[in-house]
Amino acid sequence: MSIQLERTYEPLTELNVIEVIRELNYFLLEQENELVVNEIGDGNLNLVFHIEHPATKRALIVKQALPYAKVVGESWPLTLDRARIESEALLTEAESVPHLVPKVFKTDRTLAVTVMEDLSDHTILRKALIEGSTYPKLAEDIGTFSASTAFYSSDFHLHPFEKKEQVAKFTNPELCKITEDLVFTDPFFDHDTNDFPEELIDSVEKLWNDEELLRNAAQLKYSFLTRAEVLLHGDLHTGSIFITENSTKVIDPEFAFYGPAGFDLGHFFANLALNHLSQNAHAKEPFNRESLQNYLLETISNTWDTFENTFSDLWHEKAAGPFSKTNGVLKDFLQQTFQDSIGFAGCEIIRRTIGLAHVADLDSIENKEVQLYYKKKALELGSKLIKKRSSFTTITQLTDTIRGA
Ligand SMILES: Nc1ncnc2c1ncn2[C@@H]1O[C@H](COP(=O)(O)OP(=O)(O)O)[C@@H](O)[C@H]1O
Ligand SMILES: CSC[C@H]1O[C@H](OP(=O)(O)O)[C@H](O)[C@@H]1O
Repeated sequence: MSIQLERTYEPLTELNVIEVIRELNYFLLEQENELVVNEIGDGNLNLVFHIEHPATKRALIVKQALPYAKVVGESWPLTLDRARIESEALLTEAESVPHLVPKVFKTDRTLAVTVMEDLSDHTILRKALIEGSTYPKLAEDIGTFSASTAFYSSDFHLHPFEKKEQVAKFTNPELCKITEDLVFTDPFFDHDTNDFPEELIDSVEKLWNDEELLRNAAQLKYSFLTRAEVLLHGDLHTGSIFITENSTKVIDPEFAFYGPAGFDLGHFFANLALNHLSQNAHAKEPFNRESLQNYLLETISNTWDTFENTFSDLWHEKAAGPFSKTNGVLKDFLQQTFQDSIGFAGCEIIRRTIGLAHVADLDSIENKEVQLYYKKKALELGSKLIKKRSSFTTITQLTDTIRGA
């Protein structure tokens, strides 16, 4: 079967996807009929094809956006432009942290396709954490990823014209709307996208009736809507991180856009906090549980420290502009970013507990009563982080709060 490349969009299949990569000459023509193709996408939105030549083990990934959200179906149309955003974000991130993202080999806008490095020797971090694995380089890598991509995309580094060009390039209204709805709005109201067991209704109604919480959630949503500070990944949860002992790769930046610098850090902290809570049920031996939970809290703490140090070093070396030497300017930016990250973490924790898109960390707790218990704890933690974020001045306060949840 052959398809008309570069003319019209059509969803690829395991039978015709090879057409897209032929021109790369990655596989020899004579190897083509030996290639093994599998659609392996397990995310909410896209097709992901793994193409391998078994004899040589050479492999490629072809990721294609569908014109709708895969998890819901054609009733939820979704822009194909997210494939362009994903490719552009990976290429931009690679300018400052090439070792932390998959290599992009080809982008095809018509087919909404990104061809990239195969990372099948890595594991998705969420799965690995649930199983109790730990990774010594995770904190340093994510702190470096967040600080470098933030600094180099910001007004502290770019000329104002270039910064605004970048903001325009990464304008991503449909994907941002998903976050505006699913993270910042629906979980705080009785909305039909929400998804939680009925036994949780008392805890959920407590959130819906908490005026202080709603007011603070509104502030965070407004920051997300208006503060085009840095290029964000936009969905930096533990399912968007591929990992081995020696390597970390951040994948899936289709939600990338210019937003508040604490947003990605907040999502990462939230997903580690959710895993921390869930280890009370997953980890069988008390000693094992304690060391895993300590690892998760150290990872949060070391990620923040790496972010702060890396961003500060870049600032001192490279920040331009009349206020770059003014006392307190960097400190104010870092404090705002830190407190924002705590509030954003709270929103992510709440939406992953009662919103449309859950996390396996909590949902895979087999005993339903125990699962319910930790979901209630998650809601309390999320609510506290949102309401009290301005009172946090050290990362230890955050890790102590998660430990006490
Ligand atoms: N570069 C890659 N190498 C190997 N597997 C990948 C790669 N990118 C994605 N995958 C696989 O496809 C799955 C879905 O990818 P993801 O980018 O998260 O899709 P979605 O945008 O639909 O969430 C990942 O969980 C992973 O198993
Ligand atoms: C209908 S999109 C729901 C949810 O899915 C995205 O995550 P992923 O593509 O990594 O599975 C994103 O978090 C959205 O909020």
